[in-house]
Amino acid sequence: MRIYGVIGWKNAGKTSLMERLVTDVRARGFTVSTVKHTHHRFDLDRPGKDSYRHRAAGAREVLLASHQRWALLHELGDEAEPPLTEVLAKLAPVDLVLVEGYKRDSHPKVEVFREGEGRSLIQPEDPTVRAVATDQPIEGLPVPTLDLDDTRAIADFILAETGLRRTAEEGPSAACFDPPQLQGMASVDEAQAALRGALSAVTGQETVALGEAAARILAADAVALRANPPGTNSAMDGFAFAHASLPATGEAALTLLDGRSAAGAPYPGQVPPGHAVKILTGALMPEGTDSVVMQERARAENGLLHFDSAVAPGSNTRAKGEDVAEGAVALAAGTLLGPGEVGLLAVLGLGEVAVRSRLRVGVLSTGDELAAPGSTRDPARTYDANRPMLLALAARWGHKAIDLGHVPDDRDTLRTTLDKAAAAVDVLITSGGASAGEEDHVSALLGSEGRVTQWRVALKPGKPLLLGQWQGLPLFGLPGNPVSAFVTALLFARPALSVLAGGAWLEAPGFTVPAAFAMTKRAGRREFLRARLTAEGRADLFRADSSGMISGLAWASGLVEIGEQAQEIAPGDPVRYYPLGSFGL
Ligand SMILES: Nc1nc2c(c(=O)[nH]1)N[C@H]1C(S)=C(S)[C@@H](COP(=O)(O)OP(=O)(O)OC[C@H]3O[C@@H](n4cnc5c(N)ncnc54)[C@H](O)[C@@H]3O)O[C@H]1N2
Ligand code: MOO
Repeated sequence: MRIYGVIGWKNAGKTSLMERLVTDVRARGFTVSTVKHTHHRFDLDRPGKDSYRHRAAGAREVLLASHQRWALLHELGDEAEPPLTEVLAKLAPVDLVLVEGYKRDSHPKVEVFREGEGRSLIQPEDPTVRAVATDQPIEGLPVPTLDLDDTRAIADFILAETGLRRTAEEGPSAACFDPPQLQGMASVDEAQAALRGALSAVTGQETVALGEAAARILAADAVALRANPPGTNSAMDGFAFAHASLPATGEAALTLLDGRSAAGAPYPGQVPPGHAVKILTGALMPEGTDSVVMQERARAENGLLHFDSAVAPGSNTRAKGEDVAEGAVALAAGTLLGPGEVGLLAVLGLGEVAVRSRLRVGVLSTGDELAAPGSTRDPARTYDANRPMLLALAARWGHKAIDLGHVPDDRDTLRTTLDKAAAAVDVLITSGGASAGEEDHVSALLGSEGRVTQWRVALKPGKPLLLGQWQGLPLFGLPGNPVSAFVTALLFARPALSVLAGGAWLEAPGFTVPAAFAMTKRAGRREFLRARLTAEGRADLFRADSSGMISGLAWASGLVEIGEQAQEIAPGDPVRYYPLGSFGL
């Protein structure tokens, strides 16, 4: 994000300028957020309000939400005021952040200055002050002066400085990397942030046996019914004794008791000082002992156990609760249960768990040309690949995938199918008909009778992606090209379905590797390309980037991401690689 500051003495007109700049920059099609520094003990809240009462009762954060806005009140308590960088990190991505105040921070700024207030410039020598916006010309400044009343000129200056416009002379176009056809189109980050902010869980809950719990989402915190380990035990086959029985140096010789402590059959008696007893891995430590020597390091002779006394207290033992204490929250509500989580729940005594009901994901395909795989030899017909692919994705992500069939390019049939489906599913995924052609009925129908929250994203493949609602149900209108449908499902549907199902918004972890390829692209869209890691750990690309070449999906082991602004990648350049496993595949 680009950051630009406005500073000035009190009453110089900072806030008025901020207000005018926001309006101006917004009107040019950019997204803007603001940060204002204040010295006061400011408060957005009022005594008596519910949120105030939550806070007064000691809540660390209070989040107020409505269908129009949300606000998070965070009480700093004894913590220090966060620096600007930390504050900025809390904002959703936008083109430009205007910062009022924070004059000592290193971002570029405009100083607002009025003659006749009996003051001098705040930071005449400060190189981060790039211009002075003033009501009177000032002679001899090392930086440009701008007319404080000419908002447009000040906005031009800031946009040029931040690179959102190359120079003020270029006319009122959008960013230099943002060709005209992309204007108004959300970036991937913006579309994801909006989606994330709009969704919450829609599923109920049920109790299932642990054997059925894999790939389900915990509906409540899982609390350990007993500790792991449940009692202090031995990590090795050997001999248990009290560490205090050992001489400071040299060889220990302890009296070896008859009997043993085995897993499931602990030694029944007490082990007196100066004695040792045989113990097996996993067996409870007998009373009177605290340490174990491995049997390979000890020698029993004439009723005495000899070993080197250089043994640390507590060696080769596992303390009760050292992994998880009884009563601890072992897994938080919302956790997706994988094999590791299932093992953990078992060890903590949870034979059954409260999980979210499975999200019902309805998948349908649109297009007159579609036919069931193998059903015709007519080359004008396309075998429906998206539906089985998207059903397989939804099932792999743990949801209940519901096949809603195939709808021809007919608006009435589409409406009837969506209406019927809306009663039986929690979320709809369509493919095809998402762009603006005459047979693109999904976008048209949503636009006229449903709700479109986002249409078109600066993404390749997947530009026509449509996010909306039908009868209040979230709908993902994925593009028809199979590769576009696949990529948009991974980037948008997967994290969103997780939230709807009661889980977390899923970020896909990626890592940086050298490119094994060269490519050029137009600036503006973020690209996700089918890729494979070579034996040397470089990312190689599929032979074509056409989004109809579905064989690339079977070839790829992951996706390479190329940023919006990139125009040229040379072999060896760092690129971001996301293995398919990062998308739960
Ligand atoms: N004038 C424009 N044309 C197109 C644009 C655009 O912005 N302006 N965008 C292109 C891009 S990018 C894509 S992606 C496609 C997607 O558009 P739609 O969502 O409207 O998809 P369709 O036109 O219905 O289908 C596109 C393509 O994919 C095939 N398809 C559709 N469904 C399936 C399926 N279930 N299984 C296999 N193949 C399927 C369909 O037969 C078409 O060949 O639009 C571009 N055009
Ligand atoms: O960007 Mo479309 O979604 O490539 O083929």
